[in-house]
Amino acid sequence: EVEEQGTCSKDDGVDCGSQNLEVTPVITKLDGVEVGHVQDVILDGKTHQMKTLSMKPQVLEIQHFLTDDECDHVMRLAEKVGMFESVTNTPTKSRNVQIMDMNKDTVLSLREFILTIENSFDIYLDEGDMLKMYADLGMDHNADAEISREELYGQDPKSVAEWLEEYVTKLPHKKSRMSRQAWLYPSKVRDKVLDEIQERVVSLVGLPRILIDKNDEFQVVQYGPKGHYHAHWDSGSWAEKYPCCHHVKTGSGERCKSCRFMTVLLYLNKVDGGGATAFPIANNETFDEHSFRMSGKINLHQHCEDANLVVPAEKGKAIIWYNHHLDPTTGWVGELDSFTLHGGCGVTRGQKWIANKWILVSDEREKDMDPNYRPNRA
Ligand SMILES: O=C(O)CCC(=O)C(=O)O
Ligand SMILES: [Fe+2]
Repeated sequence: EVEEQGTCSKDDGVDCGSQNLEVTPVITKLDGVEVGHVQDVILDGKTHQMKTLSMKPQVLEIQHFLTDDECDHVMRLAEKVGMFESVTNTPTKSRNVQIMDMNKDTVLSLREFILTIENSFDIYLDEGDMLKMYADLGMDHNADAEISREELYGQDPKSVAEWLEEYVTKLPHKKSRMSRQAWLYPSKVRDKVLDEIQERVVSLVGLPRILIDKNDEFQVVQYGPKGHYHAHWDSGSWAEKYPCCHHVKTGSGERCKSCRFMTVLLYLNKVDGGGATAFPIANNETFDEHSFRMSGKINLHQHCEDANLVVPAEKGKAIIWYNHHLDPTTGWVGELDSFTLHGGCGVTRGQKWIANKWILVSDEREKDMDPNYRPNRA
């Protein structure tokens, strides 16, 4: 008789009968059971309660994960290393403008033009902004708030790009993200409090510490008034293009991408107004990216309250979610979970501080889960 071995779990549909279980590690998720479910988790000998906020995607919340002193300490550390303006992957100076005439009627409605600008320039305008652009550039000859083919091609394309650049310079909160940030590396900072927080994260997520140590950094983010981060995914398609790795080395011909299996979001202060975290499409039956973008709900200055799940920022609270599905046939990370689309709502009063902790996985699962791995501590 053969005894079953390994850390296989049926919870996520992993096939426990498959071969090579002893040598092929699998990755697991915490089980939120159902919305409203509360379970005890013991961290540093202290019992915390973990509450299930949502199941699609699974979002779990732990109040008082950090003490007020720890929050204050992390904010001070970040200020000490220096906060810099956050940037996104998409440049605001686009060369490739894709005209989004969704219904192919050769006329750009306000929404279609807004979408064209969002996709090509990473700038998020409302209808008032658009009408101002039409007026400033004299674009809309017959003043019907629509831009016909003739009106569009009568326009020097450079003039639109220049207008946009000037506009976001004056109004930076029109970009997809407005915040400042700093990276804190426990291995470099050598800070007792940061190390303790790191340990608590390791205990919370129940994954091998080596996986957390491979990307030990925290991203501390500060939003000022009107700061925000419109809806986005923290990770990308699993299958697309390059393999997943822990550190994307820029400039080294080697091509790989960051795959953020898990997000741990820590709220560091009390926000006086706004600043919740929104999951616009949580629990939706289906998701269609085009119609979502057309709806404008990506814009969390305008549509925070329309989101299906809104998590208020509360000092010391942690929320966690998994950006990827599990692949039941491989027992490893699977495709991106579209329903994790989320963002930071506009801050209307005061400041908002958070720390992001991402747990990355690579395609080399044996190395990811190797208990003998030791990180380099400089
Ligand atoms: O600020 C928030 O609540 C969300 C931040 C976020 O999604 C991110 O930094 O990736
Ligand atoms: Fe995010």
